[in-house]
Amino acid sequence: MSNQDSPAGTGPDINVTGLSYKFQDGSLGLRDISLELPGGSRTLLIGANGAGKTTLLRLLSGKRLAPAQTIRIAGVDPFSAGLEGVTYLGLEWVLNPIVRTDIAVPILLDSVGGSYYPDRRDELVRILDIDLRWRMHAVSDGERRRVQLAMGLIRPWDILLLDEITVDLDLLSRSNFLGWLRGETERRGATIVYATHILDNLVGWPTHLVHMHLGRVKEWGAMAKYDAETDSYNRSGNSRLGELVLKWLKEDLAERGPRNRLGTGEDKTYESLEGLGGYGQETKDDGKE
Ligand SMILES: Nc1ncnc2c1ncn2[C@@H]1O[C@H](COP(=O)(O)OP(=O)(O)OP(=O)(O)O)[C@@H](O)[C@H]1O
Repeated sequence: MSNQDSPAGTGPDINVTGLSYKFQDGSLGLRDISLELPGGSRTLLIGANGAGKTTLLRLLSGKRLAPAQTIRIAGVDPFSAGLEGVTYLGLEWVLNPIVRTDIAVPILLDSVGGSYYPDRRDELVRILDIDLRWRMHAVSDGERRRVQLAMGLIRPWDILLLDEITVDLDLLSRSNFLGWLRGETERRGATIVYATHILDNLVGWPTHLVHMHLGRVKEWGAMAKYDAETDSYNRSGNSRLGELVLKWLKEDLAERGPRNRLGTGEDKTYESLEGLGGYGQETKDDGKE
């Protein structure tokens, strides 16, 4: 699957139908999730810590086995097809120890295809303000993160699944980076799902919102659905998007109660899976790292 020259709106769509997932220890990861995210969309995945965002992204990326027929990316099951154009950037990738060794930036960028995609490499170096003379054992966390982002994004992708990894970026770098991502969706019709807690610079960026809570999608839709609601917020210095998300998280907390009540029988996370039909279950060997 390659979508490099597609105009916006014709990129791969993401379809999730009745997706449930159980971890190896028997606890419920995801429950009955359905979504339709069109090609060329930029989706923000919103939810409190532990809501299930990473679990969903890993299943979408094909790194975990989902039940048959529950996930379709451009009409194809990502786990069995091992899709070429899907890039997932999450914690495992960030923790790769190579980027802490005494190694030069150009070598790292070449090791991930930089010389095959020199235009993209040079563009990312410029957008992320990377100094090619840096040695990776002697850079700051944010500088290292910028090199890692460039490494992860050089190879053209049709779908980008981004699990919050921009935390170390300064405001300007993050703003430039988000602008570049928007360009990728507009120029090439690429599709992005971005799980984040940081809403700086994101006003006007998402085309869709997905709100997760306790392994479920509580609500989702195109931004137009939330326009009226976000228009009514503008107090307290938060963006209107920030106000909406804050409201969601407060409601979620009120609904769930404090975490130290978990396991008392009131906890919705451990609801019975009976009646769910088929659900994916984590096994020792269903993960692809
Ligand atoms: N391998 C696992 N086995 C059992 N439970 C797990 C496993 N991985 C995650 N969980 C639990 O599943 C829930 C969802 O985790 P997940 O990492 O998807 O949340 P998240 O929304 O990405 O959170 P955060 O915002 O903190 O990154 C959490 O309660 C977590 O403790």
